[in-house]
Amino acid sequence: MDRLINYRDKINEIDLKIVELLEQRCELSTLIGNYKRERNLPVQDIKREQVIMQNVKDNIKNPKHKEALEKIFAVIINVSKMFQY
Ligand SMILES: C=C(O[C@@H]1C=C(C(=O)O)C=C[C@H]1O)C(=O)O
Repeated sequence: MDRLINYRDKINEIDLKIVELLEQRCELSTLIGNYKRERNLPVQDIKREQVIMQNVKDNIKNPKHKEALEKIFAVIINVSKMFQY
């Protein structure tokens, strides 16, 4: 039980960091959306998305996490684009 509480405490700490970082990412996506709107640029940039996904893959240390992290980042990018419409 001690171990479970300890693991969950660690997850709580990580979740707080994730929320903080995701909020920063959402804010930046909003700023990028404003920039694009001012210049009539499209929201979606497939090439940039491919670079991001490649960066993610290149930084995964444990191959068994690859599929999950790719799915998570696909969702992050898709939701991020909602801030630009
Ligand atoms: C944030 C941008 O806009 C869109 C969202 C992206 C993202 O959330 O990573 C990446 C590319 C674009 O499709 C961008 O162009 O950099």
